[in-house]
Amino acid sequence: MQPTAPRATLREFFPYLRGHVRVLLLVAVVSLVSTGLSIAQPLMVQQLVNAVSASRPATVFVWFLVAITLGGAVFGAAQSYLLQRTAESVVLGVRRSLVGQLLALPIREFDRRRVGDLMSRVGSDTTLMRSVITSGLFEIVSSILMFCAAVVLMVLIDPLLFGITLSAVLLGAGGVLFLGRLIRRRSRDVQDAVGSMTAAVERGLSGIRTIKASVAEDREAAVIDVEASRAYRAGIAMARLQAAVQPIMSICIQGAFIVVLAVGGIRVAAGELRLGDLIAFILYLFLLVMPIGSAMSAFVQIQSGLAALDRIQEIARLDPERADEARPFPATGEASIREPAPETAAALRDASAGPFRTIRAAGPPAGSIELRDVTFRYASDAEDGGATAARSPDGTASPIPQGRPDAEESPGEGRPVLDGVSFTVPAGSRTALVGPSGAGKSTVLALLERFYEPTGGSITYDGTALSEMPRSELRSRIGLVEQEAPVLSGTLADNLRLAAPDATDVQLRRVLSAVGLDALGDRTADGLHLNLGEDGIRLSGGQRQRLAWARVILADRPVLLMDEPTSAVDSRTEQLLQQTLGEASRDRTVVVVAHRLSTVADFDQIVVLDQGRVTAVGTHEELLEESDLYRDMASRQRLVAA
Ligand SMILES: Nc1ncnc2c1ncn2[C@@H]1O[C@H](COP(=O)(O)OP(=O)(O)OP(=O)(O)O)[C@@H](O)[C@H]1O
Repeated sequence: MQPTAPRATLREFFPYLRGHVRVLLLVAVVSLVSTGLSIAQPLMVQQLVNAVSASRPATVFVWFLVAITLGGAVFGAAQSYLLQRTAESVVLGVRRSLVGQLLALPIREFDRRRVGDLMSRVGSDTTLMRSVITSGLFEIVSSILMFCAAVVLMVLIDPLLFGITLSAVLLGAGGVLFLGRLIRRRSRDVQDAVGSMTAAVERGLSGIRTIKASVAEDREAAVIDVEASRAYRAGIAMARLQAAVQPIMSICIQGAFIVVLAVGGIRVAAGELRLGDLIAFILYLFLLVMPIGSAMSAFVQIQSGLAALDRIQEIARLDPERADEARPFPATGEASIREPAPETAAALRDASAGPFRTIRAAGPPAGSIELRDVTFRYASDAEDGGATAARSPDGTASPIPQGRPDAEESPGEGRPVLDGVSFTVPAGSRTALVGPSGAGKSTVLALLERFYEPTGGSITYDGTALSEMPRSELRSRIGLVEQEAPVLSGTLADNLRLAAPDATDVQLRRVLSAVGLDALGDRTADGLHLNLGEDGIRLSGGQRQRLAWARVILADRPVLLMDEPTSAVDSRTEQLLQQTLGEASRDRTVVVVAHRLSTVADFDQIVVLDQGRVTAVGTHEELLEESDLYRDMASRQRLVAA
């Protein structure tokens, strides 16, 4: 998919083995012993045959042979187990750091990449790396050892027969090395294709209701089929190459066998070679062939593993959000008032407090926000370097859309989503953002959370530029209720404790009651452990929204950002939530994106956004006087006479 991506080399693989050096050394010793025992076997046979031919006692050689065979088996098993265990630990390490990196990536990376493809990097690519260790690296090392020992002993037994063998091996190895480069390229194609297919399946399954409701199952299956066929074709191309590796080597080796047998037989008949020596030579030829076979398959495994490493490192090389964290956020007076010490926080969250923790320490409330001439534009695919452009087999763009589907409202190249936006949210105030769909309201909230950085202008929090605050610091001061009110798969308690991991069951039940969800916690014997299903599928739209409220209430942050937080609830619940919000805003800064103006008519100020610009700021009454757009919206909602 990205032919220009730097190609990983074996050397880049070694850092992953750090931390496993001891066990790998042990594996090396065990494989040395096991290789040594395999090499000693033909020698014993040679001694046995020559002793029997010369009518000498041979029993001791028989016992040695039995001991060598059993010892070889035991050491072989130990080597295999230790290797598998090490490989599993390496994969665990890679998966951990990959998952850590994925979660640390900036939101813009998720806008441009497909979740399914990222998932396949954590799953199947790391599994391919595993085989580099189990059947790759060590197979090659022990094969080389075995090969060298066999070569030395074959030269010692008969240099002429060895010369014949060597010519055949060199011929085969040349052919295989040539194929290796192609295998590496094809393997990358296979993994990219599997990534695209996983992304297509993920899209289909995550939107299964929409797809069924649109009677689009067949079309969606066809989309997945395009990707599956691409994976099939890439797999077949790879299989073709892999299939060619084995015959090339076998033709050369079989040729060597026949010639060695013929020439060796003639030399034994002529009395130039003993029978035991010819048998030992042939056994060594077997020992030579076996490692060549394993080295060839290890070579293929390593090529696939390196292609997987390419894909893993592509993600590892991205700049995580934390990488560009600035100096620690200065603890201003207000901020420290609003952010109590953990023990105070725990005390404040006890059962006697209201649903929102009441942090009303002396001093003014914190959380004033100021946007000054803020401009913002989402990165286009072209700026992303085409990372989103999935390719179908013929190289054309995949039918899977990569970004937001609402092309109709898309700002288009060059036009900013926010254009010179300036307004101030005083600490402890309630501010509403209103305006037509696509005006940029949610984008303002995304900038306040630092999901994206403004392309121009500045935003400050309590006088400190957001760009100078570590994101985690900033986010730990903000509670966000998102427009879609996402629910994570898992239990009710899991979802509630996301931002307040130490909250007790009593506190969970209290916030559920504050948002009118107490029935949910009591609905089944599972109570708070009620499983909400994949992406919270077992909740209604309104319940999802109330759960999002419950989450921010528990998190208890000085600033609340809410994106259409009551759009999915009935009027009774809306009243309850408004009451909760009223209580919350007594000592919090609240910014709410709203379509229904009635829900924000009593707010301290309302900012009217239109096509990325602030067209008016004022109270409901002021705006009815001053803003045509606001008056128009109000009259459409029957808040004033048309
Ligand atoms: N992640 C994104 N990538 C590219 N464009 C985006 C992205 N998110 C939003 N946009 C575009 O930015 C513009 C503003 O979107 P935003 O969601 O901020 O509007 P809004 O005022 O909140 O709309 P609504 O009221 O419908 O929620 C829209 O044209 C939208 O298509």
